[in-house]
Amino acid sequence: MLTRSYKHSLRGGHLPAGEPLLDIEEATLRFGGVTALSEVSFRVTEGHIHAVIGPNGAGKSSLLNCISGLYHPQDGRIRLHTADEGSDGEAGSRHEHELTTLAPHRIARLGVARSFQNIELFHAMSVLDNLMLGRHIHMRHSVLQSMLWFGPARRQEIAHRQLVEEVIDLLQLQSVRTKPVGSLAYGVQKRVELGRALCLQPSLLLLDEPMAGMNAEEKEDMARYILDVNELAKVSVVLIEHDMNVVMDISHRVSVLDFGVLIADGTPAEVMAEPAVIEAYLGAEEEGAVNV
Ligand SMILES: Nc1ncnc2c1ncn2[C@@H]1O[C@H](COP(=O)(O)OP(=O)(O)OP(=O)(O)O)[C@@H](O)[C@H]1O
Repeated sequence: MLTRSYKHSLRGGHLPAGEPLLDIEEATLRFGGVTALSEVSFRVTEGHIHAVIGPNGAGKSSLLNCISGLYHPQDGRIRLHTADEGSDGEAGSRHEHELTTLAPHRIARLGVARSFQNIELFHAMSVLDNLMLGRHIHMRHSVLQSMLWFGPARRQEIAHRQLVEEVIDLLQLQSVRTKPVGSLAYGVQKRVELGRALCLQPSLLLLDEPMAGMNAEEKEDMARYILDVNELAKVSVVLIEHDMNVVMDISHRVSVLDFGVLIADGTPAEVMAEPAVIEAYLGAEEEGAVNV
């Protein structure tokens, strides 16, 4: 793998690697008679790429929606751990946030960013403008102040722009920065979407099938960028992905859902050796419901 040096940190959190970042405890989500998640519990560790896999309809997107606040589980808890920036680069005081009933914008402000299965960008706008929009949650000045371009608004705009430039560098988007997003190849658009989520300066990035619809080369590229986001920018990632080769290659841990139930949780090698996982995938394959 190509290793690039990276001088700044886009990471919004200050927890040391290896500490608990997200605790999902017995989360249960029902839609009428359908139980999308049934008492699901697992932990995401700071610094990890944590994959969530399972056959179609297993509850993966529902889980991501519960973490980001689009859905609220009827039972159970989801807790996010954060730390203030301390002196000497050490983590300062720790905080615990109950996400279970928070609105999506509050969760985003705590440092949780997400991308969706379908591209949700402004196609007529340039890459740069789409990325700047990703900073809006951190902007404190009114549109009028920004338009007049004075004082603190100007300084803030410059700081936001610097962070966006870091994202452009990290994801190697320099050559398309002024191009309208709609004119770009699908794989590049997905990279811009990853960039926009990164512009939120998250401590945790939720990626819902970032490689769906990509060819092998585009998938390989995207896997490398996700690794860069994790290793260079030190952002923890929860990743829904169907391609088992990708999951095995880039994940530190994997949680497996089947019919809303957690059937395995461990390293990629551990979960792939689990009889329940093999059975869930074979069963789904026989019904033509899974694309591994
Ligand atoms: N808004 C909703 N209203 C009703 N049922 C829903 C809703 N969202 C999800 N479900 C149901 O919850 C279950 C889990 O769906 P979910 O989309 O989370 O699965 P998934 O593992 O992400 O599937 P896929 O891999 O196909 O994206 C399914 O039975 C689905 O039909």
